[in-house]
Amino acid sequence: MIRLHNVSVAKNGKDILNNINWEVKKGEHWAILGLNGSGKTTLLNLLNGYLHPISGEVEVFGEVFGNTYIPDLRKKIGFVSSSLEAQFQAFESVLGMVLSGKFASIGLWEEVERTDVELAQNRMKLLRCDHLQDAEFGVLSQGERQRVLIARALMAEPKLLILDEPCNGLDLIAREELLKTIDQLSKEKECPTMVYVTHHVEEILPCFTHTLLLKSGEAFAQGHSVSLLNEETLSRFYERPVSVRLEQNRTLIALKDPIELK
Ligand SMILES: Nc1ncnc2c1ncn2[C@@H]1O[C@H](COP(=O)(O)OP(=O)(O)OP(=O)(O)O)[C@@H](O)[C@H]1O
Repeated sequence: MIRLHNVSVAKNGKDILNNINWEVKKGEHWAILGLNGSGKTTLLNLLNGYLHPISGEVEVFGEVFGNTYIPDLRKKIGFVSSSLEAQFQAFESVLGMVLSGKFASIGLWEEVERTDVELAQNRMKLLRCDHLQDAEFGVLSQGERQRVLIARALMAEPKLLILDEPCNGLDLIAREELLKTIDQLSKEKECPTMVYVTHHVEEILPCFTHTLLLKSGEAFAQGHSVSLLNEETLSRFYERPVSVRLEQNRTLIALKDPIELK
């Protein structure tokens, strides 16, 4: 699904990603865990073809960037990020928003068929937001918006679904409800390969079979989440001792010592 080979990115004289090697195979779902400024957004922009590496090779769905027509490839990538929310019209209906995902348009300008509406309703049901179909997008809570945006991304039947910090701004219950919905989505037969980007270890659900730890623009560690998210690796990752415990098959961490302000 994705292959990055020795990929480096620099902007305005700053090295942002250094020599990244990363491969996502069909049937895997990945979490990308990184601190602020570690290069997560830059990595996503590479996958969407909005950025180009200064060296190395980016391959998505077997197509090597540089030899492929990126707009066609982008149609097969569902991208959900709160950074995109500002583009949408607050007064647009949820149903219209979800339907427009089929055409990757902002606003619904195309003729829709009954089968499109049925697919949209099916997607909204999957994301547990079908009761909101007549509401205006602008009045929704943050948790509801994320559900609608994921349902919208699924309208184009993408092969890859990128979820960029979907739990940002959610309270504990809204976060757990969204995570549970994502977990259920992962069990659907037609679920695309998911890449879930986060700052928080506890959001890495068991369905995210693999994790990439991104640190200062480098792939610090990667592999099966179960073996990777241990005390030793995470203490090195955060450069301070952390304690790790498992709860409901999810990794919870805490700093062992009080933080020292620099
Ligand atoms: N165009 C640019 N010119 C110079 N530096 C940049 C540019 N874009 C990003 N950076 C720097 O590269 C680093 C990585 O940025 P990026 O936005 O990819 O990190 P991130 O992991 O997504 O951060 P956050 O979690 O805070 O959103 C940051 O230090 C950022 O300041």
